[in-house]
Amino acid sequence: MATTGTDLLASFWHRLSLKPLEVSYTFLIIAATILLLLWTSASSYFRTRGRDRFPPGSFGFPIIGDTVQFILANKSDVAYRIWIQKKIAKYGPLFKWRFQGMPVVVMDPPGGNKFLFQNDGTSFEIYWPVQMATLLGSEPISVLRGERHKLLRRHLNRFFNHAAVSRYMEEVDRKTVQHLARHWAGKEEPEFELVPFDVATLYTFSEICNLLLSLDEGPELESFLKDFMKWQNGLLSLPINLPGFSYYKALKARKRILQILEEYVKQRKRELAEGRASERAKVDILTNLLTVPDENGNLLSDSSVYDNLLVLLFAGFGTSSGALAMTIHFIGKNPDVYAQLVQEHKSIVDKRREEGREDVLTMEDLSAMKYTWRVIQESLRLQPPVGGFFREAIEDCEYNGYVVPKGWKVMYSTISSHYDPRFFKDPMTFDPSRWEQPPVPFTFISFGGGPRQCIGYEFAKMQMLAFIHHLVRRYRWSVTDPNEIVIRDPIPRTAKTIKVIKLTPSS
Ligand code: HEM
Repeated sequence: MATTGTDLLASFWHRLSLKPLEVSYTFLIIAATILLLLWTSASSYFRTRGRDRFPPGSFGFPIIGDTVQFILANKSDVAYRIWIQKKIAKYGPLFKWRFQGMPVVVMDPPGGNKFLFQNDGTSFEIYWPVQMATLLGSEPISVLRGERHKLLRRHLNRFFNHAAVSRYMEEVDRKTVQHLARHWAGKEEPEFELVPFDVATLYTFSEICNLLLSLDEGPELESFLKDFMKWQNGLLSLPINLPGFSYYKALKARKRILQILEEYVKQRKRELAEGRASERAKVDILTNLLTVPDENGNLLSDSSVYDNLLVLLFAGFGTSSGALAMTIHFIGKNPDVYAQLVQEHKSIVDKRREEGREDVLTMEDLSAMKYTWRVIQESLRLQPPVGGFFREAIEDCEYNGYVVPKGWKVMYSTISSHYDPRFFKDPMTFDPSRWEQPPVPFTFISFGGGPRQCIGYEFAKMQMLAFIHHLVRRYRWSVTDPNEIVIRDPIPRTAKTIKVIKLTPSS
């Protein structure tokens, strides 16, 4: 009778006098040992192959690396700075680490940032960690890569470039005055307290809802905002889809947001078809997205309209609210800065009156707000609303003698760039005068850079300048706790109040 392989194996184990259960344990142990040896030698080969050529740094724990530390660090300004400064102290401004199983290289200012921005779209492409990608959807501008990104960006840019934003000036000005009348001047007392982040969030959200959807302030807008806050909180959370976790709540909020947007789109289409759309709605961005074809003559699909509305609504308030809240905070902490602002805005109003112009802001007025813009830039430097963004190397790259292999992630870090004392003297000091000189290119990166630089930059600048203009003309304020620590979730903000004094009459 022929002997089979199984018989041979059985007789081998028999000769070793092992029982069947022992056989399977022994087999498992041998297999595991072989795998371990293979893994150790392979990883040592890959480590040593380009040992001196990978950026310095440590991957930390297998798979998770610094994931938990990084997510926790994003909850507070101090924790984030400590996390990144520890790395820089140990490895230098260009370093590698591991996030959610992926090797990540943090680029150094200014060379690394320049390298990243100039090669974005060729050697690098946008990358979103898994929880962010799921919350963003598949078709918004911020997720698309390659030609699809370029085409959509050129299309959307028609509604966000300087010329388009100039057309929104009067409406933004009108809404700003209205907002202050409702949420600031509406208070009876000449002195009152409020939380800058709360009012800045409501202000920026209602501005962007008006610009995109012609949606006015009211209970509908406020409940919409609550869903957006839940959605935003899930962006940098642990991707655990279980009740009680931020990510779970964010996914639910996304579903509700999309239902509302779908309803809006359907209703707008009906109104346009029946000629019932209001004059305002006829020119808002939703109508433009539905009716203006891209350069290939194609209209956006409905799902693309939903995804892009969602991301524009979020980008339009999530970042600006933090920027504005932090600007109000820094002005409240620095009475000399407030005094210089008052002077600047008084002379703008005086000039307007001398010229017999209406009391409405113009783009010319905005360009005269030089000091105000320095104050905002300094706030954006110290408390950038966005800590950084990821990209993926889509080919092996070489930077400064170091190799970044294909598939690795790279990241620019606003915090490490903005706090680098080589480019910003006394980086912890709030000093708007440093902006009298332009910064070294690629060191101030609050709005990113390269082909994905913030598309809403012009709009954000306009609404922040308009807000500060009306605010300093009507109110004086100070922080109630000058030592308050800034929190991040992941947008920077303070939770305590400012003490506001109403100026009467307004100058
Ligand atoms: C102070 C306010 C703002 C800050 C600090 C800010 C910051 C940024 C940054 C850093 C990026 C680059 C992302 C990357 O590198 O991948 C970006 C992109 C973007 N921003 Fe802003 N942003 C602000 C306001 C706005 C506003 C008001 C809008 C819309 C109305 C907007 C819409 C966008 C969009 C759509 C992108 C994606 C562009 C693309 O992928 O091509 N942002 N923003």
